[in-house]
Amino acid sequence: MSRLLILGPLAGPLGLAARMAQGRGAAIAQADTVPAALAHLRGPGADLALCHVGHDVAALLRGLAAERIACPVVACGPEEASAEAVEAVRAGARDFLPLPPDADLIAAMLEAAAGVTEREAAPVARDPAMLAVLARAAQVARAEASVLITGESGTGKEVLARHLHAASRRAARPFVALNCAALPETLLESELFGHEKGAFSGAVATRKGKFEQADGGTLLLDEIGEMDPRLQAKILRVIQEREVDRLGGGAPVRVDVRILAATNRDLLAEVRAGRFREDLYFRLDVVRLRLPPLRERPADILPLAEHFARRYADANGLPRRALSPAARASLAAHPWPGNVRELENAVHRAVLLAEGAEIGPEAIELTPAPAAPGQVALATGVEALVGRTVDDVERDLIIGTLSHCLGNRTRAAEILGISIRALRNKIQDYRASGLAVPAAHGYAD
Ligand SMILES: Nc1ncnc2c1ncn2[C@@H]1O[C@H](COP(=O)(O)OP(=O)(O)OP(=O)(O)O)[C@@H](O)[C@H]1O
Repeated sequence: MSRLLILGPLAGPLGLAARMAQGRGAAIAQADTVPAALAHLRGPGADLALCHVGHDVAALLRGLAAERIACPVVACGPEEASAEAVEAVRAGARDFLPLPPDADLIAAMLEAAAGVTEREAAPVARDPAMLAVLARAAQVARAEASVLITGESGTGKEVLARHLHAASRRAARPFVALNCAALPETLLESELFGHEKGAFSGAVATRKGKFEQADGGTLLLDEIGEMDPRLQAKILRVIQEREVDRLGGGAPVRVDVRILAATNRDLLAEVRAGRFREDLYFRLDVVRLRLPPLRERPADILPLAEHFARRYADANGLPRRALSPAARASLAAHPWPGNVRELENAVHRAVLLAEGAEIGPEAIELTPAPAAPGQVALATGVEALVGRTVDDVERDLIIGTLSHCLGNRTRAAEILGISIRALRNKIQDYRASGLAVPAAHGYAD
């Protein structure tokens, strides 16, 4: 369930937005002032804040940045308030939602913020390889043990984590997810452990971290392999002692949290290479669930495609249509690599493009299977690169990929095939040499 904080009056169009979000499974909290909103984000926390432009959106964003609270903010207001909308986005709001609200936009906003499109939807599975994973998940869901979920990017690790929580004894308590690769180290530390008033210059009040927010529930540490060794040590302490030390001292706070960790790396290899603490590895790897890439579970292709066809018909306000036999045949025959998102995008496009009563093969655009490395270089015209240094080409590629991903480092690193840490170091070098690098969500590194 995603947690939405609304800053503004619930009477009128904002109330309607709240009800729509609730209808999509979001838990709603409301605040009337910027200080009240900040107090909520310090305490229970939220996955997304929706702030009416009648309030000082910039002040809210400044407060969040100063207090190192990484909560995305979407501004909202009447359609005519375009000047306020531009101002809010300039100040760092992620987006502007015109009021009265549109159900599809609310759905898209929640999906972008928390990756949730449906109420605790169970993973789609028909292939024996995936059914075996779900059977094992069912066995361990009600236990308290940590679970390490491994699998290539986009194989459904977060979907499985939400499913484990929903099937656990903690289901009525919060599920909190944090992507350890998406934030710079200091921000990640504040996010995880919270801080006491005065811990740093912007820390005007005590703030609860994700461990405290997830108390009684489940905390998913996504992309744990990217975590800095110093923070790994702090996580280990929380697991061992069952208490959190907020930044800036004070007494430790007891927490009762089940930890799920996800990674697309070979964590044991990271341990051997000295980049991941062995003791933490063994604490997390009590139970391991490995998600097979899509190429290893062909029988899931069509059930997943049908699931996405329904999902994107609903999300776009279109009638649900069946995939025609020829469309099904072309999807089933395609050599999908591993990432379920590729199939999801192809079906999403098909839902938008199809014109008939069924979704036909003409609406399905499949990208050809990746070429062998030599072929790729030839196709991009390697001659055009001759005469330039490797550093130059690398820099252009990295910056170009970052702007393509709107500054999203996780996605950019994924596309570039390098670790987030390596990407961050490159970005720091480029910035130090005076280059403008696309920023992520308005936070500086
Ligand atoms: N079994 C499944 N059933 C339904 N949807 C799925 C399933 N597996 C993946 N998806 C969808 O595919 C997308 C990727 O899934 P998810 O975010 O869980 O993957 P991930 O392994 O956590 O990705 P990343 O490595 O990028 O963090 C999501 O939109 C999700 O809804």
